Amino acid sequence: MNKLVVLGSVNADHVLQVPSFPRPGETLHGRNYQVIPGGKGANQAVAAARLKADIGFIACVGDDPFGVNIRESFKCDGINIGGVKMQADCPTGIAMIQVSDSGENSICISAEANAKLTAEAIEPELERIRQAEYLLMQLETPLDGIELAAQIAKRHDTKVILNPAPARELPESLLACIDIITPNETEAEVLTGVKVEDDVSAKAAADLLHGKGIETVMITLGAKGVYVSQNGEGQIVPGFRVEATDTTAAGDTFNGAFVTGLMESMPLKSAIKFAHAAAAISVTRFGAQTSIPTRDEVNVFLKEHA
Ligand SMILES: Nc1ncnc2c1ncn2[C@@H]1O[C@H](COP(=O)(O)OP(=O)(O)OP(=O)(O)O)[C@@H](O)[C@H]1O
Repeated sequence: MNKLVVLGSVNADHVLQVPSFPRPGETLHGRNYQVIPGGKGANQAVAAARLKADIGFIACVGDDPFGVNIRESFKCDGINIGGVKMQADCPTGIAMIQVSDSGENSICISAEANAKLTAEAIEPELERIRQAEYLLMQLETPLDGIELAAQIAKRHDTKVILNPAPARELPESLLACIDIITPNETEAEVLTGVKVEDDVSAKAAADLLHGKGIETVMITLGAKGVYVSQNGEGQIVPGFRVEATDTTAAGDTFNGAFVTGLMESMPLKSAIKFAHAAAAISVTRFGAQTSIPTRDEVNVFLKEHA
């Protein structure tokens, strides 16, 4: 059993550089095709593992070559893959990503094996959650599985962190089980109806989430950092200034690093700074899991930016 359990998605990101996005009926020549491991669940699990957290992952992959290889790669990163099930006759989740020369992206995802991570499927894995200190989840897998996991965690004093991405409205029964929520500005707006633009609106959104029973609200603000609020007291903890080249998985790296900091008993603000450092490194590199730093890299970065 592990101190941290991450429950979530695994995707193969098929990335193609394109001169511009093809119009309906048009064929264009792309270049630099790459298949990069992604999926919010997997990214957050890998981030925590590279930063030396004791972590087990609950997920579903397909019985295709990507599914076989990614399980091995998780193992190499130090993740307990006892809860990563291989689904027969089903591909691993995919994201088809076109990145245009002007830097925009266009993404289409298909859940595939991720859709199998239902409440019924996670039933055999619940003991992992009961015994963990923290459960970290996102919203790329079926909601009934996420809700069951959160309820079991709540009943057994396992702290629940929810990164509510991609954005969607959530039932009160799920929100009531969450200890820490980490939406970005868009996700905060979908959850609360408040457009987060400044400290005042961030506080309004955070207070609404506190009202649902969530003790700690952390609204990530991209390069600006994070607005953190506990018991109605909020402040911005700024991030690090770096030259960003690709922000894919910045939020995932932040979440995996943040929970790792908490598990090492860092005070909240220190855990946020640690997570800012890991996420800042990730935005200077290309891709999802390819951009996630190791513990040594974060330690060096923090020394250089002290
Ligand atoms: N340009 C940047 N420079 C430095 N740090 C950044 C930058 N963008 C993001 N970060 C770091 O990543 C964290 C999360 O960023 P953001 O609020 O964009 O999350 P997100 O929208 O979930 O990210 P994504 O969907 O791109 O993974 C920030 O709080 C910060 O620590």
